[in-house]
Amino acid sequence: MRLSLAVFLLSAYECRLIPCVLQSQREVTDLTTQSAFQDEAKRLDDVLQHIQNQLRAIGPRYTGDDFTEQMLDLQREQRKQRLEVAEREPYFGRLDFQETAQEAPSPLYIGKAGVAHEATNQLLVVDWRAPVASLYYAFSGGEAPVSYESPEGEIDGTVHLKRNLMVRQSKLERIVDSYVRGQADETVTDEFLLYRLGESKDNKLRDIVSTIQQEQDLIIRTEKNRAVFIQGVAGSGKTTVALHRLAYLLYRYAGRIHAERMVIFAPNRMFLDYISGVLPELGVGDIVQTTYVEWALDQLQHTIRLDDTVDAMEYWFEQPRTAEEIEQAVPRIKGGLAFKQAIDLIIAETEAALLPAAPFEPVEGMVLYPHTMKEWLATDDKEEPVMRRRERLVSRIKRWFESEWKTRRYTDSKLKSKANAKLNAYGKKIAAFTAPQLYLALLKGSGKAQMLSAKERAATVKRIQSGLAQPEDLAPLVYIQLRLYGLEQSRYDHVVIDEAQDYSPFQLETLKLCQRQPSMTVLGDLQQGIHGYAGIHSWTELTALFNADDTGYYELDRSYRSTMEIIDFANRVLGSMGAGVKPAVPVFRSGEPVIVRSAATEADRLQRIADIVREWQQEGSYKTIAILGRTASSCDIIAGHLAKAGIEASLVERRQPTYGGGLTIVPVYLAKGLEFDAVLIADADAESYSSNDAKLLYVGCTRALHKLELLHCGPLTGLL
Ligand SMILES: Nc1ncnc2c1ncn2[C@@H]1O[C@H](COP(=O)(O)OP(=O)(O)OP(=O)(O)O)[C@@H](O)[C@H]1O
Repeated sequence: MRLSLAVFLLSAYECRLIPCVLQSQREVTDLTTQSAFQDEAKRLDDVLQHIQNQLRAIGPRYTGDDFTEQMLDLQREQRKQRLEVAEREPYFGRLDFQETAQEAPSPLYIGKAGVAHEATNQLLVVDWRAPVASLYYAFSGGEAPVSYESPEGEIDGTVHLKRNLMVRQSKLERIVDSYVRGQADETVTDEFLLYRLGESKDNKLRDIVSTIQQEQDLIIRTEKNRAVFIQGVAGSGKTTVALHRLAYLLYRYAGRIHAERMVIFAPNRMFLDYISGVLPELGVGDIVQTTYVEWALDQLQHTIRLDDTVDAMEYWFEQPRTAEEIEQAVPRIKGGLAFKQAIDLIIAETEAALLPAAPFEPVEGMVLYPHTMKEWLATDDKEEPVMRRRERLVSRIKRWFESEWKTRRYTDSKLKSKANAKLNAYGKKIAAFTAPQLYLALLKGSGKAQMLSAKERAATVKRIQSGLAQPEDLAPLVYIQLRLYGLEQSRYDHVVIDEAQDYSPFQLETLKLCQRQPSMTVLGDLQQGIHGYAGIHSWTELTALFNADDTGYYELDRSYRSTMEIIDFANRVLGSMGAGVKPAVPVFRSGEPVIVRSAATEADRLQRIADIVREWQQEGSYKTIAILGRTASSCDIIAGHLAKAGIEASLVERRQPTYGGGLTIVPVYLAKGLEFDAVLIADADAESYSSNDAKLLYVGCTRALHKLELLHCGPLTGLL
């Protein structure tokens, strides 16, 4: 159904669609375009031949013990994987570009991986990340000269043709010319993008190399040593762009940055599973993928466990919470920079107290005075973590003692063991702390931790003493750990933070400490900031942590996920938030109207949910369907009813590691970041979505790609 819709839209655009093998397309009338298709099919066969030759030449895997051979084998294996991706879809685009000094345009075929002719080394396919490929994405039509930055400097020229080629399983399925020089329509048209967006989605996010948009490409190709912030409306491609940026950086800075020193922070394991297909498809492996909680517990070497007894999500989402409660929430305080300053102060005090006041005198007359130790500390690297400096001081005292002992030629073994005991006792006076110990000292002290209520401080002390922490305690603990002991592993080359509106400034500070210079992609949407009790309320809370010169800020307003009807509807929900909100701009992809239905009773509501789902399943074109409930308990009720009605559905729960697609029942707050072909918001009543819940309802509505319905029992939410 959606295919024919796409075709209809294409004709409405007077597109230069070149029909080919798809059954549903109209008869071929234009002989020129037909011959262009045949030429492309012939060239494709040719390129495939080269790829297959190269694959055959790779030979079997090395199984011996020789290290150099093993390394070479690894490289061959990586090349083989790239060629296998190229074999399925060697390229997706063609750009005919004429450099100013050239007499005629040359066609450039752009694909996921570069392929060269095995004998002549001539490029058959240009990697999408190559500088020249930026022209393909940036070109927006017209006859004016264009240019791109190459390693040799700026290259300019003119574009003669921009063509999309859809190759599936090594077969050319269609070609669409989005620009032909000299034709009446000078602008680049979006037919191919619309076709791709109209497709159904399964349970995994996909790569978008063939349809990256200009504003997205600009972000992907931003230079490495910057903290890039992206505020993007729901469905604007933030997650996708960040993943493509990783692939770009690895290509652009090959040899200088490494996948295993890049890290992606996502909100939960299920989300990581959902995005797990994109990087391998882009030929990228080994990037660390984690959540902040998992990462923090690792940094603390699992000396602390997460407190499971209180579920923040349930606390904040099962009951309506006021704006005041959210503003004054404990996670906001513990995640704030004022709290970090309180910790900085106690670390400075610890550092100042490192030096004991009394001299060290292991044997009468053999004295090490504090002023000498002070000089040692002064020449030490101030950037070194405090406890590392302490360790060095203790070792230096030991070395001083051994050397003095030798110089004085003492031989009395009894004297030596007494002196050793004194040495140990002296070393203990130079206090060593673990991160939890120092955190406890802060909470129990009379200093700045007073910004927390006495009750909260007491509760935190009790928890930490039993080896437990809540998520909001992790940034303070990790920060102390890093300041005291430093980072155990190598520093990160690049950090990606998805759903960054849910991060506190303090969390970002801890991640900054894991890099030599900031190289980050930080993405999120304040309009989806449903965890306002912990996250930021304005981007400046995070951007202020970086030098303005090292920071980039981008806004993405176009939403690619949903149909125009869904976006318009979701924008109405946003509108209820009052001034200052930025509506999403839909791509011109029309679909079915959004439907709001009412149920007379609770039993009727449950019955209708089952009926709607059955109808959608029978329709057959939706691979993924979600029923979104306001709370986990409301989802339980729906799941129970569907099970009785014989409808198979999976219920998504907190900490679920995977997302399997099909029919899913999800609490709306856990659906953030995911998307589904069809979405039913199962309880759009005034009680479930109060005036404070606009962001939550916006998140729910914007999960839908093609179909959105809302059902309510009792008065409809005022947000609509
Ligand atoms: N240039 C593009 N071409 C094709 N599809 C695109 C493009 N950009 C984004 N999309 C699609 O739009 C959808 C939304 O992308 P993504 O999940 O990355 O957006 P997001 O901004 O992170 O969304 P949200 O904030 O709502 O989680 C995905 O299906 C993605 O494939």
